[in-house]
Amino acid sequence: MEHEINIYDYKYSISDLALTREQRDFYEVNGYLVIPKLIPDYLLDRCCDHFVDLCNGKAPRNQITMMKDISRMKCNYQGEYLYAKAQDILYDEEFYEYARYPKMLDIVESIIGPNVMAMHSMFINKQPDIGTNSSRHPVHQDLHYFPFRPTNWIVAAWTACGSVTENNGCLYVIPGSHTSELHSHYYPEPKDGEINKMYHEMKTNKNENYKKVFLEMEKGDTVFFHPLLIHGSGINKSQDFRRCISVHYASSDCYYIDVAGTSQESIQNEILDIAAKKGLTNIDYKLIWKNRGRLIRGLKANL
Ligand SMILES: O=C(O)CCC(=O)C(=O)O
Ligand SMILES: [Fe+2]
Repeated sequence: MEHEINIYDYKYSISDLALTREQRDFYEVNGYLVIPKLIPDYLLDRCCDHFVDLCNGKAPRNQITMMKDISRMKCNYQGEYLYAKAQDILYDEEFYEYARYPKMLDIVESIIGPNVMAMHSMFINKQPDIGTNSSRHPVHQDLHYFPFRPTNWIVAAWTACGSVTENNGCLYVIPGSHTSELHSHYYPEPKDGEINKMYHEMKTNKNENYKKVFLEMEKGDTVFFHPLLIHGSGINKSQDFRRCISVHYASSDCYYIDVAGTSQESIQNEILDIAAKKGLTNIDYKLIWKNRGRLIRGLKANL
């Protein structure tokens, strides 16, 4: 078969360690790649059970942040009917089994190289929407949240913990949008419904006709995607939880940037405000990221 891309022109991936030429070309062109059945069921079942235990105070939370759904917290829901997300899960030994899963890391290494830091991590429990649209995740680029570069040495892994469909709010992506720049992000208009904390929306030109691809996936299927890829997820119209686990990896050779004066300053300020409420005043933003990250493979360097 003819390959479209000359090997010297690969820009968004480092090697063919665990990717076929077709898979690598697909990632280069589209900015994402779905690998079916990458993570075994037993590991995902354990993560789901553990999330429910964390919700119900049956497992220690340590440095994990449990985030409530904005609409459900006004209606006295409890446990897994209340919590929409567990964030910063890398130092939890149950979730760490996912973050370090060797077959997944081989693919991560193919994209960002051998020195792999996990930087951002979450378990998402997208609950049935209660009529406020709060279960949606507005369209965005993940790089908005990250004060490190270069962009091409960062990749997300996102694994479905059960069937994800357009009906229960699977991810949608705009293929090829990883070649665009970082756009400005804001909180969506109140008329669009209630919005969870830190769910910023990318400012789009409404006339621009983006072609959304809905990534319907089965349990264990994993999508890898570039931090500039434009994506989001719709509301959960089903009666069940839509669950996933996700980690963003970056090469430890990435370096921190100063986001003051850029479109990323707003999210930095929001994160610093939260730290201040926990008693951490005058803390360096880089230090927050240094504490969240965990070396997974290879050598530690700048991050
Ligand atoms: O799982 C989802 O619904 C979207 C998650 C996402 O894009 C994010 O947390 O950045
Ligand atoms: Fe995202």
